[in-house]
Amino acid sequence: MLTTVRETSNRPAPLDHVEYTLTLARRQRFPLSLTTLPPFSASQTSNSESAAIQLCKTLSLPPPTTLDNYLLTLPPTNLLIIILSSYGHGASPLGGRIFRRYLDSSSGMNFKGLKFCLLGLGSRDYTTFFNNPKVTVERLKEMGAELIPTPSFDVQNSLSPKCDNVGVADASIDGQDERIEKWLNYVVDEIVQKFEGREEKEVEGRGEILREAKRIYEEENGEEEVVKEEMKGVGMFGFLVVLIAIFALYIMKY
Ligand SMILES: Cc1cc2nc3c(=O)[nH]c(=O)nc-3n(C[C@H](O)[C@H](O)[C@H](O)COP(=O)(O)O)c2cc1C
Repeated sequence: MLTTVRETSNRPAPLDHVEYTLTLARRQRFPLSLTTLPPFSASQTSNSESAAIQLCKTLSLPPPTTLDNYLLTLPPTNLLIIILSSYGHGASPLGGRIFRRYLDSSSGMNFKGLKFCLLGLGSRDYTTFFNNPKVTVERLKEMGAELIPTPSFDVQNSLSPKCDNVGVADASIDGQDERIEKWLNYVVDEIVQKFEGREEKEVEGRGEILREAKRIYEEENGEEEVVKEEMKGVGMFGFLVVLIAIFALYIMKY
């Protein structure tokens, strides 16, 4: 799974198409009737997304969706499970860009009331190792959310600056799958059960977050539309230039 570098869409892959054989899958008949939300992921090459899908299958939850969808809908939750990677130069991968833009540009205690745990994927091959998960944790905490600690299951204890109490799955060292599996097992065994049946809460700044998330979403999509329109304009201009050139050649010849 982890060697595949393919672009993934923002939508989760259909469950039938997921090749992710963890021993976790053997525990699919989880005894709880969960009110916990499915995990939310952001993933460029589908590793984080596959982990989120596997967790959903294990816990008999509906398929996962993206972190951006979480921000744009903000369903009440007792526990938010975040699985995301770093991409580009420590930036957010697909499905988490609106979320990251919100974290980078907003302030205030809008996430007060939110409890979350997080698994971050990344690679020590990059100088920006783990940047996106790290920024996500720091900003969520600064904005009032409470991190539910998990072991990191990291092989090297050299994350600098430290980002404690979250899962760390480094793709540059063999066994990223196993570390992901360990983290998922821990969450299933030690965390989810504790949150089962707890009251689902809305974050305090829900209205404000939704307004800003919608604005960022429209800006991102508006930018895409502008680029498309500009490309159309360039195409038309090129076509006209070619037509004029053919016409000029024709006139010169006859
Ligand atoms: C083009 C590219 C850029 C990457 N940039 C980073 C980065 O800046 N920081 C990091 O820790 N890992 C980086 N990685 C490693 C990925 O985070 C890692 O492969 C992870 O498993 C991908 O998970 P995903 O498929 O869920 O996105 C990068 C990988 C690629 C292919």
